[in-house]
Amino acid sequence: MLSESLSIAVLTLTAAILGCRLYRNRNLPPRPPGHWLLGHTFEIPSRRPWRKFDEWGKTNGPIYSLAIARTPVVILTGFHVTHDLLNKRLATFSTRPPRVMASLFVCGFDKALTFLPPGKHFKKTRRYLQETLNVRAAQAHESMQEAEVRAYALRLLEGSNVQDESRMLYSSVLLQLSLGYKPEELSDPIITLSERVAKSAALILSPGRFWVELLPLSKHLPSALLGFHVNRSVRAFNADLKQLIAESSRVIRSTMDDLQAPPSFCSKILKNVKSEDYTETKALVDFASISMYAGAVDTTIASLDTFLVAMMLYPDTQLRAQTEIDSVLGSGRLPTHADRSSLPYVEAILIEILRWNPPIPMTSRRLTSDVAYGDFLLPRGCNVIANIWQVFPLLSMNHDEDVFHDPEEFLPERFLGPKGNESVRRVQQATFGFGTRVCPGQHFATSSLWITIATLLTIFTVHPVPGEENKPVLDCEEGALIRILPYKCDLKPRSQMVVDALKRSQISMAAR
Ligand code: HEM
Repeated sequence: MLSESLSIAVLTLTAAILGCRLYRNRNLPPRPPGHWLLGHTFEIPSRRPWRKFDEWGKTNGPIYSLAIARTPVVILTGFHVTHDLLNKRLATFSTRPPRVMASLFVCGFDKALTFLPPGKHFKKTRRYLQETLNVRAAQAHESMQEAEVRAYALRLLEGSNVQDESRMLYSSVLLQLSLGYKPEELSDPIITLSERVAKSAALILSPGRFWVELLPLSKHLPSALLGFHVNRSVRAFNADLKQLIAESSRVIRSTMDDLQAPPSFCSKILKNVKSEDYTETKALVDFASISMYAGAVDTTIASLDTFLVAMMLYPDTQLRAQTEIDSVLGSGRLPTHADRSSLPYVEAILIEILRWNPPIPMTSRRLTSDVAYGDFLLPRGCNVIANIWQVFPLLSMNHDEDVFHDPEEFLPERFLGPKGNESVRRVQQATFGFGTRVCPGQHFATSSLWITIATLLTIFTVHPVPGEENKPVLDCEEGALIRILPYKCDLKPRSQMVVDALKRSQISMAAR
């Protein structure tokens, strides 16, 4: 504890001295009042920091700065300024802030795409993902998604816990995509390890979780000075990561040996690689599939949870969607991806979920050169945080009142008017991130979510569970990702005809 405090004191002083250099003669965006030495370092809450960023944005404008250990951090809360900078100035806005915790991993967590700086490995990993996840390639996975969603609906019909089953659904979909592996239960070792590693990545990305992130120089300290909490976390993360890579390698080897196994993201790349490139490519592929799991599962689950809570809070919206579905499918048929363009209201619900509660509420960059923007000069080396989530309407990105009236309300209708298509594009542009780092899984995510939502609305009506204590509320855990806190819902089958259709579809799938 003493060594940790000493390290913090010495490094804060060094950062303060170095930080002063960054401030001198710079025309930074406006700054809310903060401590004379520590600036806003200890004012950013670890729980829902985006709300605090939003509060500061209300008084300081769509671009403002904070001082974290005297180093400037620029916060972007408006859509236009974020678009101008992150989507248009790619050379300067593509690097993420370095993560000390990621670089302390012996088996190289910093090779995971989320932490990789632009360069050869970054380009190669993004290309691999693009080849599997682009709009056309994502269509190849639609029948797997449909089969998994129907199996999920059947488990819900049997009364299984919704939140556990949603995790099982999207873990299974993702592991089939990346490794060609179909887990049988939630306690599967690859799911357990992937969950732990994804949680570690989210912790590392959460501002204020580890003191070493505030002081980048700390990565040069001997481990004895890093303190018990940091050392214990690094040891635990390392052990999980090594074990996950070993387990995944075993699965990849066995699917590559099995000529009947369908090709997966990993096996397709590794089958075609030259032997001299195998070791480097294998490492990239391992970390790409870990990045996919970390990027995909919690985000998609958060959106599905948001949908279920929204349906309880807005029963008229649910009824309107079911009326649309019944008019297109008739009774006794389950939806497939081919029905997507015939169900505009269901599509509008999907987009509204992504706007109302974006699963990744903020993203960050490190500036690689000075940037002039209007009257401001953003200095090289400073961090930039784009606040995707906003609660106050005036300056907002996803809750922008210019485009989105009543931003706090769940109103899919906003996407059906004359400005509908433009609004859809705006939501996708903000919710899935920006520029070279835009989410590579967005088409896969929206097609997984669409088929889940359409199938659930066809088979069930989502009701709140009676009792004041079960009142539906959308609340989330602290961290860089949204994780919806446990809630209760009652899924009532809509008719015996759709239940029979679901059971029949399972029998015919089992017979294939
Ligand atoms: C509703 C679901 C999803 C949402 C809202 C979402 C959103 C995002 C956002 C905001 C980013 C950061 C972009 C930036 O920094 O500008 C991101 C990155 C990423 N996402 Fe997604 N995502 C979702 C699903 C997925 C899926 C299904 C996959 C993979 C199959 C995926 C893989 C990734 C990866 C690998 C990155 C890191 C990209 C990089 O750093 O270059 N995501 N996502």
